Amino acid sequence: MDNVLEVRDLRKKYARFELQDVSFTIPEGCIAGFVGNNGAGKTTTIRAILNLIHKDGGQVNILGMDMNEKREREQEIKNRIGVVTDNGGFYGMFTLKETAALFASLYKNWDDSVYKDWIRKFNLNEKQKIQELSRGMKVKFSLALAMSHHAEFLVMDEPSSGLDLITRAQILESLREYMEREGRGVFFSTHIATDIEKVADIVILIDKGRIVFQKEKDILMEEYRIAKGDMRDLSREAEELFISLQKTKYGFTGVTGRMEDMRRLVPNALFEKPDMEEILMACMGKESMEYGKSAVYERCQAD
Ligand SMILES: Nc1ncnc2c1ncn2[C@@H]1O[C@H](COP(=O)(O)OP(=O)(O)OP(=O)(O)O)[C@@H](O)[C@H]1O
Repeated sequence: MDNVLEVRDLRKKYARFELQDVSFTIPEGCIAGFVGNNGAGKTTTIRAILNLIHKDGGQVNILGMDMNEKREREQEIKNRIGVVTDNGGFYGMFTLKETAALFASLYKNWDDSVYKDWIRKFNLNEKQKIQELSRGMKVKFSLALAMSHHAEFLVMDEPSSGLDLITRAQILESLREYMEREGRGVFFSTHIATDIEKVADIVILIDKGRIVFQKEKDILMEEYRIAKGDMRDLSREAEELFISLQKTKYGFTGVTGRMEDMRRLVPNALFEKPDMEEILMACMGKESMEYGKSAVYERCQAD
């Protein structure tokens, strides 16, 4: 299987922030969710991948195209990638119909019947002006455009944030439909764990400009458990097995990736399956926010 995206040792330095040797890959046929706290570096990574900002180092390959050769291959890259944002660089005064006509003239593989189909499914009115659209409508329109020129790879920076439940569900469903064709891939950043749980095949977690892990969602969901028990049963050795832990006078609750060791050290502990939010919260936990390369970071890396 080929990779739709390969990022190797990507670096970008700002005065107070640095992307440090960011590396990950997305195989074709996969939807990859890119998660991290505010300011973790998601947008910077996406912008660097798309050559919208200058990179200080590293290699980016999209659909086998070396992005360092962008100037020579700009048109080919543009035709094969769809980028979804909530502003899309559209002109506010243009109607949807006028904007689509402009896009149709720019893309070699523009397919008007696919476009019309998405406009109908998203319930958009082509006579409306861009400036009259809500944020959700803009994302849907941007997605409709991106999916109408047979792009093989979609890149989306927080497409679902700030949208209502129905609009989010529509967008996620449209991604599933888009992925029905072979050879495609999606890379989207989000804060919303349930979106990851619903559509992502791969989860990539970034913290303070460094990749903490890239994992298949199903493996990630199987890897961790919430362990609960009596404080009297919790030894220091057992505490080391948690990636997050809350202690009260009534007992302890924490997330661990070391179930067997935990069973051995705390035989009376009760185990539950965490949801994606609980796993990501534990991995992006308080320690990681406070201490840079923290114990949490190291434990996630080691897993
Ligand atoms: N042009 C810039 N100049 C200087 N610093 C920048 C610039 N753009 C982004 N940054 C800094 O880079 C860091 C990462 O920002 P980025 O937007 O990539 O984070 P993010 O993970 O997308 O956050 P959010 O979830 O809040 O959108 C932040 O500390 C931000 O202040």
